[in-house]
Amino acid sequence: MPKTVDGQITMEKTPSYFVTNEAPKRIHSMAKDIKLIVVVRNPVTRAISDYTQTLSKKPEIPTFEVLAFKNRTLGLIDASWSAIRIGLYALHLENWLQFFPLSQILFVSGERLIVDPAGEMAKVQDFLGLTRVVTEKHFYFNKTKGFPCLKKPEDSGAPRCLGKSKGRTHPRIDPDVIHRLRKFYKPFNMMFYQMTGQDFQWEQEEGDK
Ligand SMILES: Nc1ncnc2c1ncn2[C@@H]1O[C@H](COP(=O)(O)OS(=O)(=O)O)[C@@H](OP(=O)(O)O)[C@H]1O
Repeated sequence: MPKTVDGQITMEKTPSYFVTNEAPKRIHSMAKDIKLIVVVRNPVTRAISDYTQTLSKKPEIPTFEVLAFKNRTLGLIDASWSAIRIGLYALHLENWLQFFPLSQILFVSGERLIVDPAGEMAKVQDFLGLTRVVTEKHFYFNKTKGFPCLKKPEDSGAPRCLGKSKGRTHPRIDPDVIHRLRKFYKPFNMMFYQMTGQDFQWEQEEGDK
C-alpha cells in the first residue's frame, strides 16, 4: 500500500477480502483503526451477476440452474459454489467482527447505489470524515447504459460510465430456482440485518435483475 502523508487517505479495493477467512486478522495486524467499506446487494442477484461474469469468459460452463444445486430434486442448494457462498454475508461478517467493531465498517447498499448514488456517496464521505464533495450534481442517469454515470462538472472532462462488463444483461433464470434461492438466503439475510442494524429490504424485491 502506498504511504499516506498528512491530509491524505489511502484507499484499496479488493472485493474478495470480505469472503477471505485470513483477511480480517491480517488487516487488523496491519492497521487496527482502518475503516472498511462493503458494498452488498441482494445475494440472489449477486449470484446471477457473478455467474454472468464467469459465463462471459467461459461460455461452455453449465447453466446457472445446474450449478446452483447439489441435488435439484431435493432442493439442495450448493453453498460451496462461490457464486452462492459469497452471498452468505452474515457468515463472512462474523469473521470480521472478531477483529473490528461494527462502527469501523460501512455497508453500502448496491441497490441504493444505483437509484441514489449521491445519497450513498454522502454516507461514504461522512463515514470517512470527508467534506461532502461528491453530490447529486456529479451524477446523471444514462438511459443507454441503464445506470448512473459521472458528469465530472468541475473539469471539462467527458462524462464517464462504468465499463461494458458492469451492468450486463443477466440470463433468464428459472423462476422456481430464484424462489428456492430466496428461501435459502432468507435466514442469512435476517441474521445480516440484525448484525448490521440495517434492513436492506431484499425480501421486498419483486424480481432479481
Ligand atoms: N453506475 C453503475 N454502472 C454500472 N453498473 C453498476 C453501477 N452501479 C452499480 N452497478 C452494478 O455493479 C455491478 C458490477 O459490480 P462488481 O461487483 O461486479 O464490480 S467489481 O467486480 O467489484 O469491480 C453490476 O452488476 P451486473 O448488473 O450484474 O453487471 C451493476 O449492477
